Amino acid sequence: MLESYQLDAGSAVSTMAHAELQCSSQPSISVTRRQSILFVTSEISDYIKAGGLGEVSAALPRALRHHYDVRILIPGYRQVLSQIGAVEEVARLSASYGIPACSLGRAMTRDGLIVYVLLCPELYDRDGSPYVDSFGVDWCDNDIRFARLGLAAADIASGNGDPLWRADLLHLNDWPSGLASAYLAWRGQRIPTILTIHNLAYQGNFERSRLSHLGIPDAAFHIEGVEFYGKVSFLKAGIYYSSHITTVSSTYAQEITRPEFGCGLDGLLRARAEEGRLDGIINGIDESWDPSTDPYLVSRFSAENCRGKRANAESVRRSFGLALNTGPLFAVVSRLVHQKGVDLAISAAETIVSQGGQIAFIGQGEPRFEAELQALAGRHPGSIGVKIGYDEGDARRMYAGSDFLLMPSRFEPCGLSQMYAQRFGSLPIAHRTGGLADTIEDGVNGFLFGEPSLNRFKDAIKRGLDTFRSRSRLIAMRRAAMKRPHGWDRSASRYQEVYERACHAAFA
Ligand SMILES: Nc1ncnc2c1ncn2[C@@H]1O[C@H](COP(=O)(O)OP(=O)(O)O[C@H]2O[C@H](CO)[C@@H](O)[C@H](O)[C@H]2O)[C@@H](O)[C@H]1O
Repeated sequence: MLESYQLDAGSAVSTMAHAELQCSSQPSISVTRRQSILFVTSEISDYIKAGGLGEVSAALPRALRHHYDVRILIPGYRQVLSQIGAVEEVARLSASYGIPACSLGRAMTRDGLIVYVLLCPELYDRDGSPYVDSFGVDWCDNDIRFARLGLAAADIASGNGDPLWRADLLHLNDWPSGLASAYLAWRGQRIPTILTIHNLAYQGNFERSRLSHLGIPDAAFHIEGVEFYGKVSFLKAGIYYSSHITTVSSTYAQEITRPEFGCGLDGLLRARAEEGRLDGIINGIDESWDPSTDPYLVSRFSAENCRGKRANAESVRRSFGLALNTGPLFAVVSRLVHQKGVDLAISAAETIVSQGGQIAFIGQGEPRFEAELQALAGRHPGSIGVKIGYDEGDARRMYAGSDFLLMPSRFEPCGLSQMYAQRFGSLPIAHRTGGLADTIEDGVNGFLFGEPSLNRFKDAIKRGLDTFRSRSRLIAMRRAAMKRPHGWDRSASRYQEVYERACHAAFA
């Protein structure tokens, strides 16, 4: 039976009343407090980021913190510990099966968000990204590294972490935290858990022989459990055992229930959708994405006065070795992987150049794409510029200076780049899929094409080039893109609704 904290409407915190979740399994008490959410993530852009998850992990808890006591849990990677400042050890978490013991540290971001850090040097004190070594190869102990994360989340939620705090609800993100809800279920603990899928294609699948090391009961190695085509799947565990699933756009929430986009999990996701336990909530972008204040820009501008775009375009041309002209400038800011349709952008490049356009590419990822891009730039000096690597300042100036952003992703759960581009007055040319379909209005604030083929992509590019030649139309579309609401407020309210529903379901 659900027993909730009683709300004291006259208390000093009554402004938070609307955020009170009916989800505590503890007895009624008369003290009003904000409900506590543990946001479990494998990256946060304050300290370490491999992609869009890092940005959402930094922004969403901040959008929710006015309503909840939100805290983050993250592995203590080398890059985190070198930047986070003072860490107070608050608990010792014991070893379990093949998962080593570790300490739980408590630290704070500069703006006061509490971050729990897993102090386990044998798992996290290394160079490289959260998931791969410096050669791009998966860490061979990723199963244990992220089982450690999931188990710690379950411990904190059940009151065995920080003695002064426990979580009323866990918000998990992607496969690295997927086991947390499973560990709770196997212990018989009914704590509401939300799993947000940022990308269904990354699933964390490991050999069956790892079961005992991960503390997974044999009985759970079943289609109704963690088993996925003969392997242990962390993502499937998260989907199967969590109270509620969200993903990062409405269109992607529908797409992943179909075999073409479901990555083998569409059956389970279809069942969750039919039970009313799968929702799509579009990401927002944070307030730093403002062309009138962004310190990375060479010149700042606004929807009302876009003249400053030109200086940013010049800066991009110089920095990418492009000829200084006034033709259309296209940008690609992307992880260089098949998902993002990099091959389509490479194939369309000559068409753009033949029409007087230029392209600046920045990205890193699969070596074959890196090599193809460098070869492409070599064939078109002055027209195509490529930087292999990751650079926040370059990316921001590219959004600010370009006229168009190419985003021919084959699938795109949400996509952040198209929203950054719109905010900075660059019109996205994108495949009508996932969050791209939900954030771009064709012919109004960007261009969409219906299938990820070169011909359809080239048609959309042609429409962009036609618009570029009609100054008034270009300016109107640019303005519409810049004014499109991109903030986190609406999405944060949707997460609040989902938290409420998950709590009711968990204790029904
Ligand atoms: N070389 C480079 N230099 C500088 N910046 C670079 C860069 N390469 C990429 N970026 C930046 O990295 C971010 C990528 O974010 P995305 O959301 O587009 O993709 P990602 O596929 O990683 O995220 C997954 O999770 C997010 C979050 O939910 C979903 O939006 C998305 O669809 C899903 O695939 C953007 O902010 C972009 O500007």
